[in-house]
Formats: sequence, C-alpha cells, structure tokens
Amino acid sequence: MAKLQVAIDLLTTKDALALAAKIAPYIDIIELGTPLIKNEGIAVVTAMKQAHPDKLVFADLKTMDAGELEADIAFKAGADLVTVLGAAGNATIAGAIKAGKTHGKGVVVDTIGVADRVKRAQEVIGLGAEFVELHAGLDEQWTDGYSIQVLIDEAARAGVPVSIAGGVNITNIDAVIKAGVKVAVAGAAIYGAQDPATAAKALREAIDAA
Ligand SMILES: O=C([C@H](O)CO)[C@H](O)[C@H](O)COP(=O)(O)O
Repeated sequence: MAKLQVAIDLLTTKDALALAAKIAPYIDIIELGTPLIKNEGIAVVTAMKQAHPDKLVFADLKTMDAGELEADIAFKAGADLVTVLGAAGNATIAGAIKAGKTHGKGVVVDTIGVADRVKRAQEVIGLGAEFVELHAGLDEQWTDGYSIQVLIDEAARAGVPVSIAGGVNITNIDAVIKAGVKVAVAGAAIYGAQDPATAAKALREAIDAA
C-alpha cells in the first residue's frame, strides 16, 4: 500500500503543528518543507517528532553539499527521512546515506532540476537511497504547460522505489498510485484546502481504494 506524505510548506512551527494535528489520522509521513526549515531552523523537526512520535518525520533539506554533515544534523534532531538533491555529486549523496546508516534512518533523493530523472533515480538507488522523489518544484509547476503526467509516466517506467511530488491532488491521485509509487506527496492540496482534514481524508481514501 502506498504511503501518503503531506508536504508542509507553511512558514511557522505553530502553523505546521496545528496542521499536523488536524490531518495526522490520514497521513503516514509528515514533511517539513524547505522554506519552513529555513524559516524556523532544525528545531521544527524536533517539535514535530515530539508531537507525532508514531509518524515518519521527513526533513526536506534539499542538501547539495556536505551530505553527511547536514543529514546528521537532521537525524539528530529527530528526522526519520531527509532529502539530498539528485543534482548533487555521488559523494554528497553517499555521505548522507552514510549518516542514515549510522542513525538507522533513510535518505530520499529529490530529482528537482535533474534533466533525466529516471536515469538518476536508478543510479542513486544503487547508492543506497531509500526512495527517489520524482519532483517538479513549485516554480516548475507554475510554468506554462506543466503537467504532472510527465512524473506519472516516469514513475511507471522507473523500476525503482519512487514518490511523486509536484501538484498531487484529488483529481490525479488515482493515476499517481496506479503508476506504482511508494509514496504520494501532497502539499498545497492539503495545507491550502479550506478544510485540510477533509482533503487529507479524501486522499487517504483514494489511495486505499486504488
Ligand atoms: O518540495 C516542495 C517544494 O520544493 C517546496 O518546498 C513541495 O513540498 C512539493 O512540491 C510538494 O508540494 P505540492 O506541489 O504543493 O503538492
């Protein structure tokens, strides 16, 4: 069964905790977005893990250098999963994975900005990544002509464990799950909804029904 990950791109720990409290029953992984971590610091990871010890807490560091050092900081703070960029060199990714092994935690490789996401996904799974995020970032999503279908097609042919992030919502979740993803990531579709709990519940039910 695929997992549901909420990407919290709010800017304060208070707002992130309030959102997580509402949607926790429907979510497997709580992602603290890069803007949130930059705004609040790594302490937001500790606060979220303390509030939700039964959930996987995902620190979206998007590390580009100093892989072992940055991943170690997040794991020590309570993260279960951290991201390193697929655009980074293999030494950076391997360093983050080394920190993950030390802490018994996982590293997710984010393919934002990578030209051939499928090829890079296959390479980094070979390095020991937990899974690969096939990701179109917020700026790419707001570019004319963007369609999540490109990520869905890539997931179906990747042949390695992947998640999809980049505009997952209630209208495309069925196709996302049927592409064989390990994790579906939904940000704005949940935190931007008028009723985030109802939105998360609908996504959960769609995943369970797929
Ligand atoms: O990782 C993300 C982005 O780079 C900003 O941090 C988003 O959390 C990710 O794109 C998922 O969010 P939605 O596209 O809003 O579902």
